[in-house]
Amino acid sequence: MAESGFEGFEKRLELHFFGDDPVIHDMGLRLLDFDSLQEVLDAVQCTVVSAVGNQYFDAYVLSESSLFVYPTKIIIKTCGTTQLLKSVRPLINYAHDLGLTICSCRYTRGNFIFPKSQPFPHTSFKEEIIYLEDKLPITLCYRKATVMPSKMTSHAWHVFTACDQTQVVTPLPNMPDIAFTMEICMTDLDRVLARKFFRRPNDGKNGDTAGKEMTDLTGIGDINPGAIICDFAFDPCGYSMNGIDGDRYSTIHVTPEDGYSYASYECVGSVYDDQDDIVQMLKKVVQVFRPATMSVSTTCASHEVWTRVAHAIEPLGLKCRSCIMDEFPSAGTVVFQTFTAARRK
Ligand SMILES: C[S@+](CC[C@H](N)C(=O)[O-])C[C@H]1O[C@@H](n2cnc3c(N)ncnc32)[C@H](O)[C@@H]1O
Repeated sequence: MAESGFEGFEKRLELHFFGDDPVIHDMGLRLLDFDSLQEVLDAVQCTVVSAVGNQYFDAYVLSESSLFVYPTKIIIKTCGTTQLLKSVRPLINYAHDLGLTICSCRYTRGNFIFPKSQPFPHTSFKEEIIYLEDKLPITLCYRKATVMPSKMTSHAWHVFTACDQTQVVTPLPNMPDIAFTMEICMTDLDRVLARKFFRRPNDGKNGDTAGKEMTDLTGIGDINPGAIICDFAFDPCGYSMNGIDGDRYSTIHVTPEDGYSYASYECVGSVYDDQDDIVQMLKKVVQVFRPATMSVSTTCASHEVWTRVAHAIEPLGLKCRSCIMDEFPSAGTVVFQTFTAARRK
């Protein structure tokens, strides 16, 4: 393990808003101009490198991961030494100017590989929560912070949620649609596969064209062939992509350097999706990276999706080592599962 390198593990923030004006509600946060978004990203210390949008949302590839802007929801995921939580107050203020009020917040992350390199307020989970709680309005009074452990000290899932009275989830059997979020973190990637995320010196390409080539050559393009992909390859190595498919996003980020290699995959779906599609998607993700260790966090108001995860992954040589679940107001159930290559006992 290198003493210090690029921190692949992302910090992820999801904020939900509500507003009474139906016009604002249609476009909502998407009305934020680019300068305002960049001002938020300046506070976090990252920039936009590529963008794409459709009728439902806008997706930005950042110098450190991704940003998704829906009318009443924003998701920011950043890695490295970014200060993600510094975006909270400016986002709440900009949303307020558009007539939108925050109603829930979810912050998640794995274990940093290089925790000592993290700046304030990311120096510890305790520090993060103190900072975050101070930035949220008191209306978000249902709050919970937990570190979900695993059998590996290197993998734990940090979760904080906060919501107001209207968002407290009570899982109902007849809910019309139950969305889930799946966050996958992979370390110790197969070295041969990781090499595909290095660019050839003087390849004559820009980040977009080199990114497209990596999407095709690695099999990432086959994970969801129906998605529009916005991809970017860093120089000399590293890769990020956002996929947009109707109102759903997926995103992949790769740090391929030996010693601290890392890749993440995240997607959203519905518990009513074809269960076999979820299984096939998980299999393809594993085959692109063949990691030695992997964690899968599933957040959902119902308990169903996580049961497919081990079924999909174990036949590919990754054995489930731990599975833990916890309930969070507004988010529902978070299930955190870890896997390691079966050869590593
Ligand atoms: C931003 S990308 C993907 C981010 C993702 N969260 C991850 O690390 O898995 C990070 C990879 O790109 C490389 N990289 C090269 N130039 C970079 C830059 N200007 N900003 C951020 N990362 C860069 C890093 O060394 C690392 O391998």
